[in-house]
Amino acid sequence: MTTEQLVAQIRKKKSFLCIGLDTDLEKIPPHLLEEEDPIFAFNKAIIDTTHDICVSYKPNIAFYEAYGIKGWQSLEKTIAYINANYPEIFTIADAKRGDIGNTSTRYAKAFFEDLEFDSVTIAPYMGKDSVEPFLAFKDKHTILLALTSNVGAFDFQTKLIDGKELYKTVLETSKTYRNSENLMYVVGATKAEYFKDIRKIIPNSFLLVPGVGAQGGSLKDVCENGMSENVGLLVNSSRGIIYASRGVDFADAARHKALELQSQMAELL
Ligand SMILES: O=c1ccn([C@@H]2O[C@H](COP(=O)(O)O)[C@@H](O)[C@H]2O)c(=O)[nH]1
Repeated sequence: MTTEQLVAQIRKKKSFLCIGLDTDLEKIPPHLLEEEDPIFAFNKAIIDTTHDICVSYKPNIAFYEAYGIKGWQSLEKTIAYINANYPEIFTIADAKRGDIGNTSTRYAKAFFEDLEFDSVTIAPYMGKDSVEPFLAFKDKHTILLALTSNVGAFDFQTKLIDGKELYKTVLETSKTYRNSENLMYVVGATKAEYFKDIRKIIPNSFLLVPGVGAQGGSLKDVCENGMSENVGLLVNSSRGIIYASRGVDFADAARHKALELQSQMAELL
């Protein structure tokens, strides 16, 4: 998917909501455990009831890998279902990969060619030759961890290296990579006070913003400081939406939670 198609979808739906499919068998409604593939059954119901008010789904790969082959099959079914039924949706594999070049190429093939995700999250720590293999794929997006939502972000990302915060160096250096137009960045909603500085370095890049909902970040603060001319934001909520209810009404409850966020987004656009 091109960035222009993503922006057009955001404008049409008045939404820049990304719903995180962090599907955990211990948290889904118990009645679904009788299904042949409970994870897919849960995801399908959430997707069918929310696809018109969000623009993106983000399965976190850890939640699928944790169940071995069965979990990977649920992931395959989920991404194939979205691509077949809701092709306008921007899909994110939250995998946080990155390795030496030839290995990164295999990761890129797995997520972009085999699973057909539109984007994948990547850790920048191994540098240029670990990131550029992902950037080589046309109309696919590489979402680099810049300033993450967790407390541990302060361990390294905000530390001064040669007088500059490390996350700023990540932003500036990555702009020099080949095919850098395919880059997006992760910036946590819990770090809203940093968005203005981040926008000085990357005024138009899309930011994937986790941390509203369960982690306490504020949508309003993120938008006031981080919105760009082309919106430039994909705000994610996972647990706050998908686990709104453990009853048979779970999908409707998730829609209700998603609508609360989407209505606020519509006002901020
Ligand atoms: O900095 C980061 C990067 C990734 N995440 C991921 O986003 C979701 C957030 O889930 P919530 O339930 O809405 O808190 C989850 O998959 C994280 O692994 C992040 O939170 N922060």
